[in-house]
Amino acid sequence: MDNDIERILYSRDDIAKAAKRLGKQLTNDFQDKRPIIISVLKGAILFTVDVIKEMDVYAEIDFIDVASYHGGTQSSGEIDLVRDIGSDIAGRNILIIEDIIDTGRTLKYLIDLLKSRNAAEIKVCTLLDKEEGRLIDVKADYVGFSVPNEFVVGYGLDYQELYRNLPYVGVLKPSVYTN
Ligand SMILES: O=P(O)(O)OC[C@H]1O[C@H](OP(=O)(O)OP(=O)(O)O)[C@H](O)[C@@H]1O
Ligand code: HPA
Ligand SMILES: [Mg+2]
Repeated sequence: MDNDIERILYSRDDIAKAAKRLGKQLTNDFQDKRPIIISVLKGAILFTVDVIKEMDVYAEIDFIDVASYHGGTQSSGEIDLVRDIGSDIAGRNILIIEDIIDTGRTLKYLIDLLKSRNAAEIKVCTLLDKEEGRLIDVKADYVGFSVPNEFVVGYGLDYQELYRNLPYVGVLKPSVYTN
């Protein structure tokens, strides 16, 4: 897989350090809030596992699976709800964990959904923030890295469902997806 990567942006070590840093902040901010942590599948799986281990708070964990890229490099513009959470979130403090915020469409969809179910507070933690990709004005409260406007893979992020298991985040060689 390494041969398909143009350059590494964030190494295994960089990501571990970011997870530690964010975990400290989250521990501080979510003390006594007993949050429901909602991990956004599939991309956020690796980051979720690493960041929640750095959070010393009583927290419940749930998963939602939404999809809009369907393996490609462009958002389809439509968010499919593949699997919903099982928790009752009314009146609860929510922490969404994402791998990347790009156009902002997925996050807007999630925030609207959780608000419609009367969540008390919704905060967002993302490993990567691709601000230049934004089409909808949404913001994360906790950000690992600001990422350049290129298609990235690894550490949960896929192209055609592959590369999620790379231990780092890198830019995919355009030749991989342009021929
Ligand atoms: O800000 P946006 O432009 O909406 O992009 C961000 C979303 O897109 C990706 O999900 P994807 O639809 O690829 O599903 P996946 O996590 O299963 O790969 C990623 O994991 C985020 O959830
Ligand atoms: O740059 C990206 N890579 C992989 N998946 C994504 N989903 C949104 N942006 C990206
Ligand atoms: Mg994807």
